Amino acid sequence: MRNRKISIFDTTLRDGEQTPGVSLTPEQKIEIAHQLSKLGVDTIEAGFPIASAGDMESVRNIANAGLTSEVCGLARVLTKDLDTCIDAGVGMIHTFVSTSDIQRIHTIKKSREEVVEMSVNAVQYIKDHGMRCMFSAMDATRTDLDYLIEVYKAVEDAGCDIINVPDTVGIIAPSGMYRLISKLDKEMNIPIDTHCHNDFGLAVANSLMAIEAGASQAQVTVNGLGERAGNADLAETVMSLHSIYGAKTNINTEYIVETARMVERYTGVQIPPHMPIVGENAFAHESGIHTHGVLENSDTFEPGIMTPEMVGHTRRIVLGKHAGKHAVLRSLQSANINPTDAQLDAIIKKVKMLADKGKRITDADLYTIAFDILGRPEGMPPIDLKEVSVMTGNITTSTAVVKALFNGKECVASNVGVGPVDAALKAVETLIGQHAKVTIHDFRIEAVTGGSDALAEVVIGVQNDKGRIVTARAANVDIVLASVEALVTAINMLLKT
Ligand SMILES: CC(=O)SCCNC(=O)CCNC(=O)[C@H](O)C(C)(C)COP(=O)(O)OP(=O)(O)OC[C@H]1O[C@@H](n2cnc3c(N)ncnc32)[C@H](O)[C@@H]1OP(=O)(O)O
Ligand SMILES: CC(C)C(=O)C(=O)O
Repeated sequence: MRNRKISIFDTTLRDGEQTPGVSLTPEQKIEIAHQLSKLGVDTIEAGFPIASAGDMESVRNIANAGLTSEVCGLARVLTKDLDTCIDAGVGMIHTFVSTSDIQRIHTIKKSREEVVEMSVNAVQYIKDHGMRCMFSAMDATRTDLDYLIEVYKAVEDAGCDIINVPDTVGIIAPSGMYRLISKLDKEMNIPIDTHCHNDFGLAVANSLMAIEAGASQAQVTVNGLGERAGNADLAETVMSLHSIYGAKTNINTEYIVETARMVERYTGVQIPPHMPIVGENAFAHESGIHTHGVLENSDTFEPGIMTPEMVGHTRRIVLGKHAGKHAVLRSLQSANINPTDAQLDAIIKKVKMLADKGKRITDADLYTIAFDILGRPEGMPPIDLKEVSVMTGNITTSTAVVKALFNGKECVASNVGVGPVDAALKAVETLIGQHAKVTIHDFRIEAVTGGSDALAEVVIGVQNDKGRIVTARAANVDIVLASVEALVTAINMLLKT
C-alpha cells in the first residue's frame, strides 16, 4: 500500500443527502461542491437528477461550475434516468442495478438475464454519448459470486470504465471484503471502486480492506453521512490511508475539518464530539496524566502520525475533574496568573469541587477561582454592560443595540443578525471592534431546566488576534441575555488577563 495512489469519490451530495431528514438547497450544494473540489476529491457525485427538479438544477450547476474534481450523476439502468444525467452535463454517469436475489426478486422483479441485458444496454448508452461510466451491482456483497462476476464482465465488455462494489446494507466482514475484492481483481481488467455502508460500524475498515485487496478508489461521505448508519467517512478513510498505510490521495488534508463543519452546518447533522479526526474532542485532553504528557510532547498521548495541524484542527487542554497540576498551571500561566505551589493546590481543589458537581470548567471559571485565592487584579473589567435591547419578528430583521462603558467611557453599537441572539452577539462584537480585535470562536447553548421559561446556559469562546482563546459561561432565563453576558465575561477575561 505504501505510496499507492488511491482515488477518492465523494458521494456526500448524493448518498450523504439520502440521510433521513437531510435535504440541501441548490445553493448549499454548489457551495459544498466548491469546498469538496478545494479539498481535492477526485470525483463529486453531485446527485440523482431524476429525483427532483432541485436535484437536476444542482447537478447541472455543479457540472458547469468549472471545478477541478470530475462531476458525476447517478442513474438507474433506465434510459430516462441516463438522459437526465446527460442533460445535466456531467462528465461521468454512475449507473446501478440490484443483482442480489433478495433485491432483484422483491424490488425490480427482473430475471438474472434481464438484469445483465439492462446493465449492458445502460453502459453502451453512456459510452455512445461519449461519457465516463461507472457501474454498480447494487447489493454486491449479498449477490451470488459467479453471477456477480458474470454481470461485471458483461459491463466491462460493453465498455464500462470502472466497476463499483457496494456493500449496500453494510453486512460484509473485513476479511470477506478482502476475499471478494481479491477475486474480482483477478477476474477484471478495469479499476475497482467500493461503496461501504456502516450498519455494523465497519464501513471504513471494509473500504480499507477492499483497497488492500486491489481496489483503487473508495466512495466516502463527509461526516460519514448516508442511508441508515451512513457511509465510510471521508476523514477516517483518507487519514488512515495517509497516516497508517502510507498511501497517497489528492486530498488537501488541512481542509478536512473546515469541510466537515460546513457540511454539519448545512445538513444540521451534528458531529459527535468524540468523532475521530473532526470531532471537538479529537485532539482534546482532560486527564492529568495525558495532559502532562501532551504538554511535554504531544506524541505521548496522540497518534503522532496524525496531528491536528494536518487536518486543520486545534489541540485543546480541557479542565475538569480529571485535571492535574501541570494542565491547570499552564492554563493560568497563559493568562499571566502565576500562583505559588500552595495557591495552585488550592485552585485545583476548587476546580475539582466544581467539576464533581457536574460543571464544565470554563477559562473564566478558572480565572475567577484563581482571583478568589490570589486576589483580584486592580481596576474595573474593561466592559461594563449597561443595556441590551433586541427587536425581532417574522417581518423584521432581528436588530440589537448594546450600550456599555468601555474603560469608563460610554459606547453604543448596533447590528443585525439571523435571529435575536445572533444580532445581540454581533452588536457586542461591533462595540468591542472599536477598541480590540476579538472574534467569537465557539458558542453553545443548552436548556438547563425544562419548559418555555427554562434556564438557558451559554458557554462561549472568544479569540484574540494572537490566537488565544478564553471560554466563559452565563445562565439566564433569557437566552439573549445569557449569550451577551457570557460573551462580555469572556471578552473581559481575555482583555484583562
Ligand atoms: C442504495 C441506494 O442508495 S440507491 C439510490 C437510492 N436513492 C433514491 O431512491 C433517492 C431518489 N429517489 C427518488 O426520487 C425516487 O425513488 C425515483 C424518482 C428514483 C423513483 O421514483 P418512483 O418512480 O416514484 O418509484 P419508487 O421510488 O416508488 O420505486 C422505485 C422504482 O425504481 C425501480 N428501480 C429501482 N432500482 C432500479 C434500477 N437500478 N434500475 C431500474 N429500476 C430500478 C423499482 O423497481 C421501482 O420501479 P416501479 O415503480 O416500476 O415498481
Ligand atoms: C447506488 C449504490 C452504489 C448505493 O448507493 C448502494 O449500493 O448503497
